[in-house]
Amino acid sequence: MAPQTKVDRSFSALTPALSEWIVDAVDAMGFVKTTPVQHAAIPLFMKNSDVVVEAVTGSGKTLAFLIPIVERLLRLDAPLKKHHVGAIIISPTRELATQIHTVLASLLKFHAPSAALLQPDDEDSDMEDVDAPPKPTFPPGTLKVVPQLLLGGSITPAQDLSVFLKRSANILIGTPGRLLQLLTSPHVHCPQSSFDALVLDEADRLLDLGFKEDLQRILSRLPKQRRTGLFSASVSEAVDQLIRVGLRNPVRIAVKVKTRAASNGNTGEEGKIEDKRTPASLQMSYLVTPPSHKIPAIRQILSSLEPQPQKTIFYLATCFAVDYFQHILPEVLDGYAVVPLHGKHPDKVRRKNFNKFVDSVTPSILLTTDVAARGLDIPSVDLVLQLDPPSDPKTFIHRCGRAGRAGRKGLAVTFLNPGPEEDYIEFLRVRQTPITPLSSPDCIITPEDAEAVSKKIRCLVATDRAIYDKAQRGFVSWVRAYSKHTASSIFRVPDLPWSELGHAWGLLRLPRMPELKTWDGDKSLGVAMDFDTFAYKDKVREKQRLAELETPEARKKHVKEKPREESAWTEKKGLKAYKDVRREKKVAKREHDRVAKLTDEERREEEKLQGMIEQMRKSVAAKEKQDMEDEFEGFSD
Ligand SMILES: Nc1ncnc2c1ncn2[C@@H]1O[C@H](COP(=O)(O)OP(=O)(O)OP(=O)(O)O)[C@@H](O)[C@H]1O
Repeated sequence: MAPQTKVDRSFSALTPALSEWIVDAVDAMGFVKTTPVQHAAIPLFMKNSDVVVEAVTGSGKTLAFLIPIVERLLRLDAPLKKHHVGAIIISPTRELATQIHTVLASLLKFHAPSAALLQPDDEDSDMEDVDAPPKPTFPPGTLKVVPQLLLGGSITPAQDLSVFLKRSANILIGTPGRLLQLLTSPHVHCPQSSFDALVLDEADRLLDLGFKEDLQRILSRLPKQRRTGLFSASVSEAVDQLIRVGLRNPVRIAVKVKTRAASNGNTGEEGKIEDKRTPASLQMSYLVTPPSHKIPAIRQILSSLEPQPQKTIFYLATCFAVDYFQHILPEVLDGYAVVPLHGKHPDKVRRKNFNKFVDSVTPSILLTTDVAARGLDIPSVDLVLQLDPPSDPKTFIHRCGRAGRAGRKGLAVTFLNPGPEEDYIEFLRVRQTPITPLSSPDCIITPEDAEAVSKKIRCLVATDRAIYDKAQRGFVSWVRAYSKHTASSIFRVPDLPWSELGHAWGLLRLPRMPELKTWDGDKSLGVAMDFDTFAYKDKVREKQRLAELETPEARKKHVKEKPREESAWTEKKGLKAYKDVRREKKVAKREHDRVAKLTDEERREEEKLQGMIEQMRKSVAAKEKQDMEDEFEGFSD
């Protein structure tokens, strides 16, 4: 057999050769050799090829497209004309766009002419160093890279345009909507003579519904003759759509990991080598356990992992679920700071919370939705927890891939309900995403442990009606998300163990929802609670609730609904139902007496007030309905 020649994987061995300053920059970043995807993609994307790059999470795709873009812009014969754009990088989320911009800025710090133009925002500092020497100046013809980040949020499109005109940025990085807005300005030019490259990062997500239209409009504003690169950890599902986004005979680069499948228990035969779409340093495990054992199991995992996880990402299905569990988890997971992050948070909160998690020096949990599933590079994340698998199986590897990045050890644990959900294991294996049972740490949860945690959560919920509202809303949104699972034969709403789920969530009763119409279990979950007197901690809100209860509509509704409830309740809860009716009669009599004593003027005033309250209630209900719909539209930024 011919001896194998060892491949030189250093950055300086790449052809075409990289500029010296780039080799110095990656060296200073501590990168001794290229990652496989960088080794394959940089040379190709530096030439005139379109590329479609599929490589496991955390494999260094960002530099694989940034280095060629920067190199080519700095090799032009002359600088681009004012307000001409050389390259555009499109990302599906603000966080990811910000991260790409940060990596680019840290690269450009090593290129003196570009570094001189970096803004405080580009560098990771928001303070100007008054003692710093003046920035050097360069002759007018000097080539340089000027990046601009376009995100939306608190910065208006007009401000974006004004920054662009002032700085004449030649690389734009942003989310589709904001990029499109800037490109529609007649002052921003992308002609054939200067536009060089377009990169779609997390390409398959960008091609998903919701981004397509913006993307197509962006493409229509770019010259046909350009280089295009699609980068993602899961490109395959999007390949048939590539033609639509206009790639010219792209070179396909797929960097996968080889793994040996589990050996055959009967024959003792070794498993065959299979492709895996996740990094070797990432252990992907699952735990089949009833819903009410999940939080206790998480508590056990967090307390017994050695070393203790410093940064954990905890995925939930919806924003409303995050809004609820952010109150619950700090109570049950001692010693961890819980930081919520989801797509409905205002931009400022989203940024603040993200930075809080990244900069935290004590053990922290980022409690989030799929808004943080893709591309985010927080190198020190050692653990990913998924309370349930994501609705879209493509998202699964992206969620897990937030841990075990760049060769660092990581663990991702997914929880599955016993029963049909166990088929998800085979479902993933067929998709080259094998997961193994969690063997260490050991998780032994007794029914008593589960009951104790459930009780603790319920006690907390019972302290404030506002948390109760969040629980109900979170649970309804979770059920809706569950019903939208792509693998609909595995995740079936009719198979859900409602009572178990109610305990797992610490609910005080199951919400009224169509999914539960035919379920004849105990919707009160065995909790005796007087919901009429259950108050909001916030005094203003409580006053408003009481006022709403007094409106004729509310009373009518209350009375109308009672018989329906009673018919189910009398069998099991005769005494409580009787008490309810008596209390209701008393309230009605009290109200009748009160109204009888009112003067005409007082009665008119009261009617006016009730009208206002009703109007307010309607607009709140409409907003809640809209919020609920938005929840499932995805996070299109
Ligand atoms: N040549 C290299 N050697 C070592 N580490 C590297 C190298 N290149 C990049 N990294 C580091 O690897 C980590 C992951 O890189 P990056 O975010 O580009 O991965 P990715 O492939 O885009 O991941 P994802 O698919 O999740 O977006 C980063 O922390 C980065 O600093």
